[in-house]
Amino acid sequence: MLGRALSDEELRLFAAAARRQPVTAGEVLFRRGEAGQSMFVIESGQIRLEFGDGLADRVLGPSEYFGELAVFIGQHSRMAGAVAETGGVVHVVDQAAFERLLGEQPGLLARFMRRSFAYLVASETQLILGLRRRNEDLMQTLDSLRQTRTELSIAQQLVRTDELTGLVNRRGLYRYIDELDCEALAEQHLALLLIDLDDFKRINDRNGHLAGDSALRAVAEEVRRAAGPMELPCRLGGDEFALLAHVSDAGDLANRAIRLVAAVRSLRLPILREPLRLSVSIGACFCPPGEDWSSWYSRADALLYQAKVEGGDGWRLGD
Ligand SMILES: Nc1nc2c(ncn2[C@@H]2O[C@H](COP(=O)(O)OP(=O)(O)OP(=O)(O)O)[C@@H](O)[C@H]2O)c(=O)[nH]1
Repeated sequence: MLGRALSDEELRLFAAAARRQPVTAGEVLFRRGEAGQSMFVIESGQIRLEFGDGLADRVLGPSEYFGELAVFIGQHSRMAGAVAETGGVVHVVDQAAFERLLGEQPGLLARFMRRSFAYLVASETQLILGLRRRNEDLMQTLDSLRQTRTELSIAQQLVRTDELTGLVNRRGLYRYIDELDCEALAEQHLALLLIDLDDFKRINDRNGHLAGDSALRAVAEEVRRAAGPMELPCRLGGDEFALLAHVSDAGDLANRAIRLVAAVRSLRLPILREPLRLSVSIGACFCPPGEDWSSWYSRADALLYQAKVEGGDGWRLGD
């Protein structure tokens, strides 16, 4: 084990060549990064070396020395700060004194320097190992953060997805509306198509709930197919779907409704007993940016109701 303590002979030598300096608790001898000019030998009391960057401090006591790189190299930037932990006395050996000692006692100083270098190399190796470990810990933390982020985004996705059809659910729709940038629609207008299956209760009653689920999935697929890249197909609940579409005018909106009604009408599900056929009714209206979801919805719902009253399997368009 390499120590920081001087032999009695070294101690006597350095003490004779140094300037004796009393220190009080808390006194700063030097700060990290400062250019060093001298090394220190402790006669009494304790000195704390502070390495910073999350590394452990080190407390040195009587007959131990520190800051020697300053006299070996000169103007060396201090790797640690030194603060008196308690009151005491230190010997300050500056570069000139060290050079003098080197001339007078080369053998003793050579042994001292060899020991110091070995100590410094061992400390550096420890430091590198510690940093490598810290780096590995950081990489692991980063990995688990990445995993948590992925899990979180999967969880968020699930929370906003309708389990039966895989379409976005009402929560996802609200999120989409919150993030909607109507300015970005350029020449297009936002429109709502509210889509509801006709006589769905009868389909359930006559064919069973599982067949009803298949019918919902098939209609969901048509709503999804009807949606453009930035549009939102969604299941609001039960047999009610919505499509937030970007259209150029009323004709464009009517065409979207006509195509969707026709697409559902053409579906043939083997699981459904004839003569039951799937059909939907649609209420479609524009969504002015100044209004909120509930006013868009009530307008589309009133139009949907009219389409149902007229016998279903059709659409009604409003402003
Ligand atoms: N299979 C199945 N049925 C559902 C699901 N959610 C709601 N339903 C049923 O959907 C039916 C909706 O019935 P209604 O609201 O009366 O609608 P409808 O029979 O289509 O009548 P109209 O809308 O007037 O044409 C109810 O019988 C619900 O039990 C589901 O996830 N799966």
